[in-house]
Amino acid sequence: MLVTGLEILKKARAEGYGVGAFNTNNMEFTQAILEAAEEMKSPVILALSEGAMKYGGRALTRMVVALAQEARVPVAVHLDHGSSYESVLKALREGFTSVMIDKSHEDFETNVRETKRVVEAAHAVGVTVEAELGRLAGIEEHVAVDEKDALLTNPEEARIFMERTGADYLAVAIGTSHGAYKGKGRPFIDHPRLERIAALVPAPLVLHGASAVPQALVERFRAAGGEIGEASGIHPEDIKKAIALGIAKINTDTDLRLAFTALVRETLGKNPKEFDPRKYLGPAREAVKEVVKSRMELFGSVGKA
Ligand SMILES: O=C(COP(=O)(O)O)NO
Ligand code: NA
Ligand SMILES: [Zn+2]
Repeated sequence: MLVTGLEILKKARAEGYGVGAFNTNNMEFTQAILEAAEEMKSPVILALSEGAMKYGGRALTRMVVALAQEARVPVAVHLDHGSSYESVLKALREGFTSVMIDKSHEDFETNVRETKRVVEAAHAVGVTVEAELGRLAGIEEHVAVDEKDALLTNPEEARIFMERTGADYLAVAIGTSHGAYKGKGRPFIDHPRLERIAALVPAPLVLHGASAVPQALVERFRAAGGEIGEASGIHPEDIKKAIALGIAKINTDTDLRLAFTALVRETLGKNPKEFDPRKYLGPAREAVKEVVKSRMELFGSVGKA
């Protein structure tokens, strides 16, 4: 059933488990994520970025909202990294039940003002809001932030920010970054900082840039002809520790993209004569589903629907 992000995340933080927010751009990813959620009896968040909205348009948003309504587990449909008030309004109009307004690259007062404005509009139509304070060290959807300028979330500022904006959940910067290159070796996660934030912010906390980028998947991608450098992601133990400290929503996009693309390359490589899209998109869909199921097991959301 279609529910708000807060309905899913409030329970998750209260009961100490995490819920995956998985990005989708098409039918296959959407099916894979929802099938995994139903099989695992897990709540789930379907996340669409502005790029996904542009790429898929109404075909994507109508499909996602309709399938979420029919799903046998709680599903929120979420705008990932909304960059403007207008973008949020479009998502609200499409029936989304959760929206992120990401003004983390702006100064504090601008972030507060813009977030507050979105909260008023979203709450007026029963939709809950994710905001972000602090900057991920990496390439955000619309801001390239150089590692050294990365500003991790200040706990006291976070408390004030949430009180002034009324946002429902908060994306924090504690060392993660988007994409496949999250830092050398095992990326640094500032768990003590997260603990201080969680003590001051009772709202569910969100971890962006949470993909594991597992070496086995990177190898499979390379073996199928993919090219990728020294890739590394967030260690499973660091995810579990973050959940125990208050992270309730965990954003996963890169792992799904790697799995899907590795399988498409692999299937096409093995069958040069094949030109039925179902024959190479189907196995790729299954690979995404397996990644989603394993993430749900790691997050502890299995059986929580
Ligand atoms: O934060 C993410 C995804 O992060 P990854 O690149 O680590 O999957 N989306 O908003
Ligand atoms: Na988000
Ligand atoms: Zn993100």
